Amino acid sequence: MIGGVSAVSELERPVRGRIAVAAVFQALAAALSVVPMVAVVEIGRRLLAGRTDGVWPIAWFAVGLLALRIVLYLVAGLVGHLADADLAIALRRRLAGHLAVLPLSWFAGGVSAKVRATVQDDVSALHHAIAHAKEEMAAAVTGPAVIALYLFATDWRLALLTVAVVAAAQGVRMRLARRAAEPVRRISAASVELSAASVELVQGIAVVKAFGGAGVPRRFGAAADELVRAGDEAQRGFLVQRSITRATVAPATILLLVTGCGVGFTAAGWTRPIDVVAFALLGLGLFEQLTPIYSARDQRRTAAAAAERVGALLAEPAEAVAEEPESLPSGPPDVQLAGVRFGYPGGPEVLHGVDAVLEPGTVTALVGPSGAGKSTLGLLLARFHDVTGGAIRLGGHDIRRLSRAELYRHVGFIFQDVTLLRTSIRDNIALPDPEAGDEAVFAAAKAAAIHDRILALPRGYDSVVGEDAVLSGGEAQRVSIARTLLADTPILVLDEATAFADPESEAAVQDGLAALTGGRTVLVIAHRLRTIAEADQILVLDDGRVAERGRHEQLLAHEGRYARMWRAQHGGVR
Ligand SMILES: Nc1ncnc2c1ncn2[C@@H]1O[C@H](COP(=O)(O)OP(=O)(O)OP(=O)(O)O)[C@@H](O)[C@H]1O
Repeated sequence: MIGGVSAVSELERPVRGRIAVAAVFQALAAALSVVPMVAVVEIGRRLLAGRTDGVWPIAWFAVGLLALRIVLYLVAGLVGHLADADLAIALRRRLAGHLAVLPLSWFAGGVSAKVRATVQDDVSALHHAIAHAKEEMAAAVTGPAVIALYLFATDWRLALLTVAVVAAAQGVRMRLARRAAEPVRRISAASVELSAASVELVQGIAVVKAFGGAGVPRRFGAAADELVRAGDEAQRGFLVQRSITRATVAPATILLLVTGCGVGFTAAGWTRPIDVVAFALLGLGLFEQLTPIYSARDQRRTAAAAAERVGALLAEPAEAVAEEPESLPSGPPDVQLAGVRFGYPGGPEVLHGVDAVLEPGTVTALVGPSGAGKSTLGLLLARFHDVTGGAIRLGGHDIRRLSRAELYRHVGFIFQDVTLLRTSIRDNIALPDPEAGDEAVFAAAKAAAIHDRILALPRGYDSVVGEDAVLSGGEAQRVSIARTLLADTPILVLDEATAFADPESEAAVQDGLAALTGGRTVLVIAHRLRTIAEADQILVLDDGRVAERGRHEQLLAHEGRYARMWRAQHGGVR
């Protein structure tokens, strides 16, 4: 993982040159910020001496330099902003590109809040800190340096005193700011937690409302409380700090000290009165221009934390891709499950060595008690996870040695969670083949028994899911069947629980499924045994192992688990 400061420097590399240019322009502009005050002092010096020569040239020279300063600021701002925008775009593209190559299993862990916070908030924090902090720092160093040089050239004794007073004031400011770091960190952590809790709350709002009564879910409530507490404590701290700062290091205090001492120096004959004016004006400027230095530390800290999170996301291992992906020969391949073992990350092993062969064109049914590992096996064949032992082979080729495109040309699936994208129904069906014409899309929809329903939508096939296409569970089901039909894969993984999620449209869904399964190699995860009585082979999975296998009649005759399950569902009927 890229960590902290080095992460910032590695992420800013693409725009480093332009940011340096912007910082140089900003520094030059800051150096010129002393011009008005110096001009006032120099004009005053002449007028007090009873001279008027050179007053106008100084005034015009100052105006010219001020105009130059505006140009320098504009150039610095423009270069900085363009670099800044490019950096944010490049970072978000890089993150999006990386998310696209992460294994599917990574997305299963409730990462949406984390991804949102990183892609949105952290990138913003980072680009601000990278693009603007450098410019501000350049100005905060150059401006005071030029002022200090001028003051030393004017009167070294008073300059020494002024610099000492300003340095002491800056020291107090920095020390107080350091104490504010912890409350700020707590607020930031509490906001991240609240953001994650809000996403969880919104996603589960129906369940929360139905079962949670009027109460706020515990995680959300705790996060909101912590944010309020951290904010409250921070505010109290800030209040104390602000009062101390205002009383001790306020511009007025500095002004009083410098002019007071200046008057003393003048009385002692060390300093000319007009120089005291220069110190009063520029001493304040010196203090004000140092402000970014003390705010920069907070920004650096925020940026380092954001860079660490961005770096951590970019360092998530990409899915292993076969160096030389293999291709399957033409013709429907068989499916071989060879000693398949699997455990979810951080959990116990769920499948303990499953062996089976799915011959081309046959239907294999997976049955067994809840939690036996049926859906998990289906997910492995679709490569949503990789086996932790053994292998799954298509036509003799390990599926890990195929590209995803090659795998999904051969394996289609319909799982329990139907996912339709927020786009038109047409695009949802044509997802496997965006080039598919209307005829192919309509034919798939007709075979899935959903064509007429789609035509009845406000904009037919152009209706957008979640906007003007509001579909029932069974209808969404049939759209996903149409999509899988269009993909026309020789192998199909089908979770039957989905297929019967909507009793009203069960017959229609069944018609769709019949169209889908004909002539294909099917692995069907079955809950209703009646629907798989005709299957070519039935695997009875129990606690991650194949406990029985055979055809319906054979298994009934065996009088084992399957026979018991059958009797439980259908009594004595064969
Ligand atoms: N995403 C996951 N992370 C961790 N463990 C999981 C995950 N999904 C399933 N499991 C565990 O794996 C085991 C097998 O679950 P699986 O869903 O494959 O069973 P199943 O036979 O399909 O059950 P059902 O018939 O109830 O759908 C269970 O113990 C379950 O708790």
